[in-house]
Amino acid sequence: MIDAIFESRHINHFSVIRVLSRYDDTLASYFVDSLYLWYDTLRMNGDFVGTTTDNNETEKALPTKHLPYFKDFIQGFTPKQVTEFTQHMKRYLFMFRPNAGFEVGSTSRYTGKPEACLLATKEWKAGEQVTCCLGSIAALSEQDDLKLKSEGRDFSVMVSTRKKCSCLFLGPARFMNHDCDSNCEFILIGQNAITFRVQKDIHIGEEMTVFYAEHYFGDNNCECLCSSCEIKKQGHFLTSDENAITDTSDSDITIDENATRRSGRKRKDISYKDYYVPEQVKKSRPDSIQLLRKTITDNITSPLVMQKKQLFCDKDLDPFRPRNDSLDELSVFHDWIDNLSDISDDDEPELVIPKCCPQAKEYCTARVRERPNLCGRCNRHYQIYGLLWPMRKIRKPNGRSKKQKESSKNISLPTQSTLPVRQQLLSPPMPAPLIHSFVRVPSITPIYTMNVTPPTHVQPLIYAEPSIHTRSSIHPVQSNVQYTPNIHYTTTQSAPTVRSTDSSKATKLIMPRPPKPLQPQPTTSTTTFSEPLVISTWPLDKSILKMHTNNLSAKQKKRERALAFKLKRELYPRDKEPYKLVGLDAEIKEKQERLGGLQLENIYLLDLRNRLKKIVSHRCVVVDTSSLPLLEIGRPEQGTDDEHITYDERIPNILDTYTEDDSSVDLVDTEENSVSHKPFLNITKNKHVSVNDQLIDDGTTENVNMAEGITVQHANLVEDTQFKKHKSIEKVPFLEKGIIVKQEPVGPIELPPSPSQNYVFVPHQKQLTLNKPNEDNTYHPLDTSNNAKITANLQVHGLIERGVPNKIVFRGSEETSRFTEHEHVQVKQEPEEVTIEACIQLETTEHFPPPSLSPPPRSRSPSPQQQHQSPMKVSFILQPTNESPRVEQCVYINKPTKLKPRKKSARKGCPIAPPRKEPFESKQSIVRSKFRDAPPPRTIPVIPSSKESTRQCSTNSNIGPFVPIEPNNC
Ligand SMILES: C[S@@+](CC[C@H](N)C(=O)[O-])C[C@H]1O[C@@H](n2cnc3c(N)ncnc32)[C@H](O)[C@@H]1O
Repeated sequence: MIDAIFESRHINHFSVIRVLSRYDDTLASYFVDSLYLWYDTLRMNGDFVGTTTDNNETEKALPTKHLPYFKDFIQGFTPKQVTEFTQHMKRYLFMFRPNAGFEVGSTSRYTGKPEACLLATKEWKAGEQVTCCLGSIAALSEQDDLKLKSEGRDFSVMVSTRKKCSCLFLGPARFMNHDCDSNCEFILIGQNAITFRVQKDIHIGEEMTVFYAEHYFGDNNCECLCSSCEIKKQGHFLTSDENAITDTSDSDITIDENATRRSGRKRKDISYKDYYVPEQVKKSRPDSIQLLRKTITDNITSPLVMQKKQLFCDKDLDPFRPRNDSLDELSVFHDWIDNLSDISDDDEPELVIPKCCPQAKEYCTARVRERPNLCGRCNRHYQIYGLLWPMRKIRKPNGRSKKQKESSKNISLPTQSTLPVRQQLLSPPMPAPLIHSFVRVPSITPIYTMNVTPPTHVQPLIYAEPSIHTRSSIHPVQSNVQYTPNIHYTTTQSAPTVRSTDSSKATKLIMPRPPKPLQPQPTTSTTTFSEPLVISTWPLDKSILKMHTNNLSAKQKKRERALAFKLKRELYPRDKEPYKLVGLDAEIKEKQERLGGLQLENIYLLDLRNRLKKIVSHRCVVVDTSSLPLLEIGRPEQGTDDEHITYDERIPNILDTYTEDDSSVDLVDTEENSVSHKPFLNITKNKHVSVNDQLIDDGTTENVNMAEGITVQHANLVEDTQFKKHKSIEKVPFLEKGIIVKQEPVGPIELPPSPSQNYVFVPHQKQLTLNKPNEDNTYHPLDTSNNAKITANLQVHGLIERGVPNKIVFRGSEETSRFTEHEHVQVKQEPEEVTIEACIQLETTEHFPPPSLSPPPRSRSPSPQQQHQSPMKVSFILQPTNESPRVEQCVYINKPTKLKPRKKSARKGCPIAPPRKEPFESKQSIVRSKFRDAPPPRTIPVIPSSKESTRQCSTNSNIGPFVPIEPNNC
């Protein structure tokens, strides 16, 4: 390489160092500094002025292989030099690979000024190779060496024992800092290239460090400023007394096998006042390890928009500032952000930390309060990858089979306006991601505060996704979505589903065991899953669970259970626990009996918050799909052309052909270790989940790897006690990188007799949904004033089995315990279609919404404001009396814009008196509420149900197809 450079007639007047370092400076400037980095990385050349490109050009260039800047740069290079330069460029491009697992961050630890550091963006396990972090070593001539030293630019000079000379350490690997207790080690690739191997597990967000050499920073690294030295009071942090004792060695450089650098630094007898010692460190007590660690963390920031001061004070550093890229979407996004900011401004600014990532607090400012937002780092990450930090994900360019593509053509995909809030936020109008090939796969759970009306161009419709809104409204920890009266809420209308009942077509995915043979399934199937799932967004390791299940003593188990419980309580305080389903145990037991011993697998949903991380090892069930964003983990389709998940074509092909020239290691093969080769499944909010290890293509979203699409609609928290029943936790199939979903029936499964055409029996938690919820599935406004009766008319259309007696059981969803229930159900069957109409009366026994969110004083009605805040979810189950298929439909009952005060007398009377048509006695069972305090069932008038009657109803209704029922109607 070096020879080649010398050969060049264009550059032979340069020294090697000049050439190589210029390569490196150029590439670092282009691919690191220019990509929203808020500082410039150290330059080898003092006269380097940086690349002349702006972000916009970089954005275009990176994924398109057309790198105009570099075209100019390599003008006059010989082909060999071009190759060499390209080679080096690849090292930089590798940083942006989805599975790179690190990013360039910053730290002020060493000089007080921002310097580069490498931060993990994934969980690293000891032994793994950081194959996307590459560097090259170039031998330095003596002159170059001296020159660099004299210029003080020898920060990247090592002495190689192999080459027996000083070498320049180039490429992104040079950004890895030294730590005396490092978590990575150098490994050589061939003669001139290096990468790293992880020595200790590294968590997301942690700095990745390497041990340079014994005496790199002076004798015994006495000048080392690493965090380990700081904690252990070694190196630079050694007190003077200790120095006196230990400073006996005057040995020269010890040369490491891999690379060392002669220390050109001042020795420790020289004042270190120039070294930066963070304020907090100075103040900290010697034993304040925690504080030190915090300081350490605080001083390391991740790329682009890090520190608060920098974040927004400096206009140029504002991540949201419009750039000269004239991206309309970006300006829309800006406007939107600004609007949010305007709306949320008040006299007393309150800092609201976005919950986009665990470090959001560090990267946000008061400006981001009270609005959905990403912290600075996530914003930067999003701009580059189109994903929330730290996820990077690759898209299979042709990941969907022809059939899938065809089938999806016929399906109307959700439009922007129909996307849930979170997806709206993550979809345009955000700027197009820099690397377009990455699928949006945040495994973290961005949670937004919505208490403002988005501007019209951001689609003001907020769709009430069943799990999201209900839980959001209940559970402030998980989500603090708030509702405003002027936003219309409605239920999410699931996109039409492509039903795949042919088990051979459903891709068996994660489950290592073959699915138990099912009894014949109904010919059509649409399942909305509503049961606990085994989900994890945290990279779980099978061994962890194994360890916990197998190797723990009873005492340990007990302790861990207690801890798990404590952690759960922390997340879900008792009074706010939103997922506790009354009678769940009994329900499960009953269902298990009925289904021949159904085994529920309920594991974790973990987000990236550290405290949740702990739960991984404690088997605490925290399943909250309300905060589930789109999750995807890649897996190639076996035996297809797509076996390798490839990068978008726009990513330079050079990535795929990359090899270190004199290396025996073909880095392309490292892909095999990457997430892209892991099994993959997709979980998309509000999509459909298959059962029995079969994942059904629901055909509704492009993001889903269709054959393997899996969806979670909602999941329930299962009490800890469930774990006792959880005998085979070690059998839970794992994806190393992410998601686990398992529904595993055990034992024979009873299928319902003659399941109706439009229902599919879910042989599990047996909650079925009507295939096509009626669009008019609207709800009567409820009066949720304290202790008031809540009356609602519900209507749903569906096809049910003819001649099967049905009943409808209403229940208040998670709020069950808060209500007593009266039900009056009519089911009218017609040959093809049945319209089920019901009027329910729920009587609050407690405040609703829960006091935690909107505490209405018991003694008086809630203010109109309060009344508008939370839609209530009520689920009802259509249940044939033979106890077989049950249909659950969750509905959201929105608050009325005007609420009529309820008269006290209304509580006792029958709330139902459909104001139209002649009532008649239902032939169906009128089911008495299973809830306490329910009054005796009443026979209620039935509205003849037909399409016509429904239409009539609709016209009469001021909200939905039903006219509000007045108490005196009874
Ligand atoms: C190979 S570079 C590492 C990346 C560097 N931070 C940058 O921004 O380019 C080595 C330089 O980083 C700094 N450095 C890294 N680790 C250090 C440590 N433990 N103590 C003191 N300085 C360190 C020193 O300035 C050193 O010369």
